[in-house]
Formats: sequence, structure tokens, C-alpha cells
Amino acid sequence: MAAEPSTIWVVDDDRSVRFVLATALREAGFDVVGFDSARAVLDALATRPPPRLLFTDVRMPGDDGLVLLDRLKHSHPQLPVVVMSAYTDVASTAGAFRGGAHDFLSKPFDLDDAVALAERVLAQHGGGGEEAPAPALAGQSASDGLVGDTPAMRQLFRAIGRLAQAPLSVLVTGETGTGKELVARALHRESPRARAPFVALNTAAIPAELLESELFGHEAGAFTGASKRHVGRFEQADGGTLFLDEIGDMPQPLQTRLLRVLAEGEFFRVGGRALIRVDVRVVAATHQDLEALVADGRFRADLLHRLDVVRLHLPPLRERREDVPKLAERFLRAAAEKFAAPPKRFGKAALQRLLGHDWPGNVRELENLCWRLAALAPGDTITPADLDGMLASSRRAPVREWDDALAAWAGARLADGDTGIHAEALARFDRALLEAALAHTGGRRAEAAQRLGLGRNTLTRKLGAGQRRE
Ligand SMILES: Nc1ncnc2c1ncn2[C@@H]1O[C@H](COP(=O)(O)OP(=O)(O)OP(=O)(O)O)[C@@H](O)[C@H]1O
Repeated sequence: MAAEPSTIWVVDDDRSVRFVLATALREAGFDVVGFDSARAVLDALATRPPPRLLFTDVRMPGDDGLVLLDRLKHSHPQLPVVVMSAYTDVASTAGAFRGGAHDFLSKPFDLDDAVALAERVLAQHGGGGEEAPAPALAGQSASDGLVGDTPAMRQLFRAIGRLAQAPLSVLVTGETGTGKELVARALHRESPRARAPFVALNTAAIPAELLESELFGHEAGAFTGASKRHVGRFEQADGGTLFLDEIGDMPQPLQTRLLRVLAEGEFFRVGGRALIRVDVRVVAATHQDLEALVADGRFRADLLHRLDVVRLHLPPLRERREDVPKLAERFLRAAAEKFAAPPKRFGKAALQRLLGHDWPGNVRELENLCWRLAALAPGDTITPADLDGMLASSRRAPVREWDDALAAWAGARLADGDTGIHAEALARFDRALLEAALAHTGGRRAEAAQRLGLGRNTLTRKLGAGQRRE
């Protein structure tokens, strides 16, 4: 094959990013040229052949990277462009993909990932055609969008940005309250269907006997009580997106019907004779393990395959605790706007409590808490005392107040006539702390000591004492 190296252009006003990316790409055998602005790229294109791949930053003085992307899509539609940005919200990623970006790289990125991406793109683009950009959408706002800065959320936003353009079915998974509906709304809002309706139906919230007519509608007189024609959610969502929440709760006969409708794109209303044809993108969501339901014979495998063309998973909030402060701030601000009051803020100690909480109800639990605090906390700064009794207990066994348990134990032993229980209580106290710390650190003693605020020798001595006693 051609020995000639591939030319890649890297556009970024930040010299250090330009330098490290260009160096990594050169080390991988690519011929790389750096530019510090969109203008410099357009000037260069007037006098020399285009590269085979271009990486561009978004925020740059002069024309930004998305304007450059737009120009390039007109002048060089075949040229793959990778957009790099530290702003990885859905609006930015979707904006890039809508503009025709080949891919989106979240800053800071791993250099190996960037090189692997370049290799992949150049392997795919032996000169193949680029997809036409989807029509731009006007008036989109990211203000109601998803908050998240953790790698998992950034990856998710990138996937939403990309998927919004494709008419594929998407299955959104994640525990309750993780934001599955918000993801479905973002997929709709950023898609070419944005001007058509987004219709949501919670399968678990509708009695099974009404679900069919809720989905597909019914004609007047179709069943007792059906006095008027009812247009179902599928028809309401024509041209747009139908969000089917809690899909795992759908009764079996309806699963069969849904599968047929998804395959054929047409159906009859209940009691109707006219075939109704709709163009609907289905986004389904579940907090259940659908594979397990399939294995149990409670969910159709073929329906799962049809819904699960692409899967987006929302991690529980306890696995992305770093997002808690930003989410909390957003919710407190929203509450303050609603109450037309100045926003409250979390004090450091209260925030620490939030960061340590397990959030069994995920983002919804945090949102509800913030609304309650906005209404009830007396001061402008929220303190740990304001949180007392407000945090739902986690899914693990609830922790009883240990000093109550200790007092009960001491009372019982004293009642039994035991003496000298102080030393025994201290030893058990130590053992409980040490075991918890060692379990937490996976057996690493130095870290366990540091976490407990003990010297390493003290920990070793206490462990030795505990073992001697056994
Ligand atoms: N990343 C996020 N950024 C901002 N708000 C969020 C985020 N995730 C969830 N929320 C908010 O939390 C609440 C719960 O989200 P949503 O209803 O989308 O969760 P869900 O996973 O669909 O829940 P369920 O499984 O119970 O239906 C909503 O009010 C939503 O606006």
C-alpha cells in the first residue's frame, strides 16, 4: 500500500494541545500540520491540497471550530472532521454531529484514544463519501439539559449527540431516577424530528387492560365505555418520538402486538378497520434486567432485539458522585427561581454529607431533597443539621445509631452482673473500626490507618492485640 504518510491537520489555538496531539500522531507515523485558527486553515486550503483528516477545537478566537466545520462541509464534503471540545454537553456534541463532524473528542482526551481514532477514520475513509449533514434546528436550548461532567456522562452525551441524527431505536437502561426520560427527550430535541411531538408513556402506570388502547387508540364503541374515538400514543407521536418507559412491565400479549407494529410501521386502532401508518422513533427505557426477563420467559427476545438496536446506560448517581455538587446547585437555583427567592447554597460540611450518601433514588432523590431544602432550610447556607432526617436510607441494611446499640449492650451486660466491660467494649469498638476500614481499602493497612486517622504502627498493634485476644 502507499508508503506516503497521511496528512492530518490539527487546529487549536492552544499551543500545548496542538503540540501534544501533533507529536502523538507523528509518533504513530502520520504527517501532521498544526494551525492556530480557522482562518489559517481556510487560507492554507486556498494554496495546498486538503488533508485526509482534520482535528479541530471548538472555542477559538475568530471563527470557531463549528463555523470551520460548516465551511469545510461545503468546500470539502469528503473530509472527515473530528471536533474536540471541553464542553461535552448534549447541545455541543449534537451540534458537532449535526454539522457533519465525523466524531467528537472530549477534552481532556487520552492521546492513545486520539491516535486510535485517527487510524480508524483513515482506514474507513479511503476516500468514501461523507453523509450529508442533517438540517439545522433552530431555537434549541440546553438549559433544561442533562448535567454531568464525569467520563461516563461525557461518553453518554457524545453517544446522544451522534444517535440523535440516526433513526435507530434506542433502549435506555439505568436505575430509577437516573435520568432515562431526560435522555429520551434529549435524543428527540437534538434530532431532525424535534419539531414533531415527543410523547411519553409509562407502561407500568397504565392498567394492563387499558394499555392497548392507550398505545394504538380505539374507535367509538370498541369496548364498553369507549364512547368516543381515541387517538393512541403511536398516532400522537407521528413524525416524532415515542418514549416507552418501564418497558419491562409490558404485558405479554401487548409485547407481541408492539413487535408487529414496530416491524410493519402500521396498525389498526382497537375496534378499527382502517390501517394506520405512522413514522415514529421509539425510545424505550427500563430499570429492569431485560435479559433476565427474557430468560424467565417474561419478555420476548425478538422484541428486546428490536428495541435494543442501540443501548445507552445511565450509571447510578453513587457511581458518579462528582456530579452531585453541580446537580445540587442546578436544583437549588431552579427552586429559587420558582420561589422568586435568592438561591441557597450548600455549606462545605453539608456537601460532604451529600457526597457520602448512596442516593438509592438517584438524581430524582437529590432533586427532591434540594426542593425541600429550598423551601424549608432556615438560612442561606445549608448545614448538616438541615439534612437530618432528609436523606433516604440507602439500599444496604440501615445503619442503627451505634452508640444506642452500645448503650443497650452495656445495660444488658451490667444487668447480667458483668464487671470490667469497659476493656471489652473498647476492644470490640477497635475491631469494628479496623474491620470496616480494611474492608473499605481492600485489606491495605497503610491506607486503612490513614483513613481512620491512626498511625500505621498503632493499627498494626491494635490488630495484633485483637488477634492475640481471639
Ligand atoms: N443528569 C441530569 N441532569 C439534570 N437533571 C437530571 C439528570 N438526571 C435526572 N435528572 C432529573 O431527575 C429527575 C428524574 O429523571 P428521569 O425522570 O429522567 O429519571 P428516570 O430514569 O426516567 O426515572 P424512572 O425510571 O423512575 O422513570 C427528573 O426531574 C430529571 O429532570
